[in-house]
Formats: sequence, structure tokens, C-alpha cells
Amino acid sequence: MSQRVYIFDTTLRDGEQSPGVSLNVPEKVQIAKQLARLGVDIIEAGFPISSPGDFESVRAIAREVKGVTVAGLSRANFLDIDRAWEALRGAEQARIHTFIATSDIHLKHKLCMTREQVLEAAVAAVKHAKAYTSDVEFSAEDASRSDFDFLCQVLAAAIEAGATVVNIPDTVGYSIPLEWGRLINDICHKVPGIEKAVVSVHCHNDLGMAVANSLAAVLNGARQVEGAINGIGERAGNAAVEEVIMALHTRKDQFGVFTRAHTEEIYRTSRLVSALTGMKVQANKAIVGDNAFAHEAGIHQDGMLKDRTTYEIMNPAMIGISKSNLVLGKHSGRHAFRQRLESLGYVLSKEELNSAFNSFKKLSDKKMNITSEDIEAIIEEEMSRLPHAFALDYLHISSGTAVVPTATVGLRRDGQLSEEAACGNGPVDAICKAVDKITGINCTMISWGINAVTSGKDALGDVNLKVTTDGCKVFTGRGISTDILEASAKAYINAVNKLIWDSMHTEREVGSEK
Ligand SMILES: CC(=O)SCCNC(=O)CCNC(=O)[C@H](O)C(C)(C)COP(=O)(O)OP(=O)(O)OC[C@H]1O[C@@H](n2cnc3c(N)ncnc32)[C@H](O)[C@@H]1OP(=O)(O)O
Ligand SMILES: CC(C)C(=O)C(=O)O
Repeated sequence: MSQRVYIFDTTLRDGEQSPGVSLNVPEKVQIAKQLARLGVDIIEAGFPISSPGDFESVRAIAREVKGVTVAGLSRANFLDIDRAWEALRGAEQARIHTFIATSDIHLKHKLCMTREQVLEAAVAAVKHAKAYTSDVEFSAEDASRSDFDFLCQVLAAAIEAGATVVNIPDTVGYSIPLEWGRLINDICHKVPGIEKAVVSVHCHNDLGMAVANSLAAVLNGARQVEGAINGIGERAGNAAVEEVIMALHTRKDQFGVFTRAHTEEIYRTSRLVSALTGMKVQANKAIVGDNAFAHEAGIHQDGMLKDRTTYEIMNPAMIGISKSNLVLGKHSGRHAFRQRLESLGYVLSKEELNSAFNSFKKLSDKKMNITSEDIEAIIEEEMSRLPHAFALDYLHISSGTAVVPTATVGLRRDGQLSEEAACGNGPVDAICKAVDKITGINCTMISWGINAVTSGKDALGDVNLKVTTDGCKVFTGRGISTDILEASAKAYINAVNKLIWDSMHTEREVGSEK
């Protein structure tokens, strides 16, 4: 038996049957092109007789999308099949997919047909389709609730009539994996002529088992799996194509089969389908959900930082997701917190880390998502508590059109007040020079900018600046005040405190290496 599993994507047909979803022709073509990039084998582009729009979509995809089989659905009647072929004829490889239900429930209540009539219609439909293309798929709708012997009889007759793929749908998502696997196994062994056709499954998700059933089918001989991206489709949807692909790929030790899918295109495809259908992907959805590669628990984050494989069975890059995401929140621990600090340029001692971590935990009880800005605010608060930090006590400025700008500054450090005065090119320059005299550190200001935090006459000025002493290490400072000179002084002192703090830590690190 071949080890290749064909992926039949029905996002544009069964997927579009999701209540509330309607895709236009360009949108369908866009998705089909992306599905081709993903490397699915068959794109079911639509149900051509169902509407002029669906007909046009199938026709456009058949003409424009290459390197993939394009399928169109038809009921088991000639009109549907003729219309399907009309839409499909421009395709590089075209498949007519014809179906009729085989369960007594459907025969009695929906089709109002006898078993003999269904058998006859199935054979006639396959033969009619076969006159157009060698690639004909026959589906026995509601197979899971059909009488087994009758199901086998119809499948055998369809193969005899020329069907190259026989699809076994669990139309209403009724089956469970063990039972479904057995059914597929029985079909593979008992249907006369089955070796001439590819056995396919099409599972719905009413009991949340569409993917599990599809995989059980593969273990039992199915070599085509039908599904939709993000698992969209009728009611609770279809088997999620991305989950099937990744399960077969990740557990090839168990399945021993392969697909030709380019897994790195999965995420992009999922996003596109979600955006164009308007169907959001739930955060905890396997493979493509926002949380599929996100970790918030401290123990997990610690494991991830030590080795990704502790808590990830797939590499996100394999799915087209750039990297795993360590989310800082109330369940996070010190390892992840320290890593975020380091990525922001802060190296803390054990005591400082503990103190900052406590502040972080308090904040995370109140705030769901802790951003890098929150972390910086925590660290700045920590630094302001440092014994050697400078704090502005007072500021006096003399400035105008006819005077040399002069600043007198008072800074407190460990409770001690130091005062200095200096002249400068402007009032901000004078403030910086006065501060430098007190700290004994000569900084060069690289940039200075101001934003209004609020509007009106009493707007708060938010000054952001950058300083350096050696041209290599740059320290940012921020100060807020209604007086922009006071905001500038606070920002400058903030940057200088960071510089001092950094040099203390560098010394300590060098010391600890000795
Ligand atoms: C399990 C699945 O997902 S199957 C695909 C389901 N998808 C869709 O139905 C979406 C597109 N459908 C449509 O646009 C419309 O239903 C159409 C255009 C196909 C048909 O519309 P209408 O002609 O108005 O018929 P309507 O949908 O109301 O009823 C379906 C008819 O098809 C018959 N029918 C259903 N399945 C089949 C079949 N596989 N083969 C032959 N006839 C069938 C029904 O018995 C019914 O026949 P009746 O009119 O003699 O009672
Ligand atoms: C047409 C068939 C394959 C179908 O969609 C189903 O049975 O769910």
C-alpha cells in the first residue's frame, strides 16, 4: 500500500458552507493559490450548479491555479455533472466529485428513493462523469449511518463504473475513532475492486472527533483525507487540514505515511482563511491558535528557556510561526522575568531581581498582559529606590533673549543635598552641565524629544532623551512635568541614574568573574 496520503482541501466548498460565510470569486482564487502553495493535492473549489458565483469561482480557479487537482462537487444527476465539467474543463487536472447518500435515514426522509434507485443513480453519475474526465470521485453521503452491506455494494458498483476515489463521509460527525477505523478497515478488505481506488474519508466534527476519526482511518488504509483549513464547515465543521497534516508529520513513527504539504505555509493559510471568511480562530486551537506556541506558566517557561523541546512537540517555524512566545503574566516565574529584563538591557543582582519580581507579581494580579513598558516602569521604580540614585530637589533657571542661560540645580543622593550652577548654550544644556558637575560624570546628549501627554495649557510634557559617555553604550531617560525644563532635568537625571546603575553592575559582574 502506498505510504502517501493525499490531502483534499474543501475549505472553498464545505468550508464555505459554514453559516455566515460567503466568499466572492477573487477571494476564492486568492485562497486557492495559497492552498496550492501549502501543497494540498486536491482543491475542491465549489459546487458549480449551486450558484453563478460558485460556478465562476470554480472556473477561475481551474484556469488560474496550477500544480494541483481542482475538483467540483455535483449531486448524482447529469445536470450537476455537466455544469461541474463546464466549470472545471480549463483545469490542468480536473476531478468531478459526485455524491449520493446511502443511509436509510437519507433515502427515506430526504431522497425519497429506494436502495436500488440510489445504486442506479450512483453508477449512472460516475459513468457520466467518467465520460468527461478520468479522475472521478464518488462519495457515499452519511456512510457512517449506512447499512454496511449496502454501502459496500454501492462503493463496488461506483468503482466498477470508473470511480478512482471512493470517499467515505461521516457526514454528521457521528462516528468514534475505534469504530471508524474498523469501518475503513472492513471497506479496504471487503469491497470488491477496492484496490483500484483510493479510499478517502471526510469527517465532520459534531462530537469533536473529526481529526481523530480521519487519523484512525489513515491507520486503517485510507489514503486521502478531506478537510478544511481551521476546521471550518457545516455545523461544527470539518477535520482541520492543518491538524491532520501536522499529526501525520509529527507522529510519522506511528502513521508511517507522508503528505506533500509544505508545512511552513500553514500559518499563512490559516490567517488568510480566517481574514477572508471572518471566522476567528480560537486562541487555544491546535497548530494555528494564538496560544498554540505561547507559554505563561513559570515552570513551562523555565523549561522552554532551558530547552524548547521540554514543552513543545513541534517547532513553530515548521508551521510558519516565527517563534514561541513567552507571555509574562501572573503564572510566570523568575527565569522568564529575568530573560525579558535581559532582552530589555537590564542585568539585575539576585536581590534586585527578587524585589522587581515581587512588584511584577503584584502588577500581574491586577493586569492581564504585562508589556515591556510595564517591565521598564517596574525597573525604573526599583532604580529610584537605589541607595545611590540622584533625585531632583529643585531647579532654578535664568534664561531669556539677552542673558546667558544659567541653571542652578539641587540634587539629593542618600538624603544629602548637592548644589551646582552652570551656563550653557540653552537652558537644557545649562541644566545638564550643572547635573554633570554634581555627579562628576560628563555625558553627551545624543537626542532630546518631547511629546504632549495631555492637551491644553496645562499639558504634561513627556521628555525622552538619550545620553552616552563613551559613544557605545546609550542610556535613555524619561521625565514628565508641566514645565518642560523640569521634565528635561528629570529625564537627564533618570538617564544618569541608569548609567550609574549599569556601571555598578558591570563592576560587580567583572568582580564576580575573578
Ligand atoms: C453533505 C453535504 O455537504 S452535500 C453538499 C451540500 N451543499 C449544499 O447544499 C450547498 C449548495 N446547495 C444549493 O445551492 C442548493 O441546495 C442546490 C442549488 C444544489 C439545489 O437547490 P434546489 O434545487 O432548490 O433543491 P434543494 O436544495 O431545496 O433540495 C435538494 C434536492 O436535491 C436532492 N438531492 C440531494 N442530494 C442529492 C444527490 N446527492 N443526488 C441527487 N439528488 C440529491 C434532494 O432530494 C432534493 O430533491 P427534490 O427537490 O426532488 O426534493
Ligand atoms: C459531499 C460529501 C462528501 C459531504 O460533504 C459530506 O458527506 O459531508
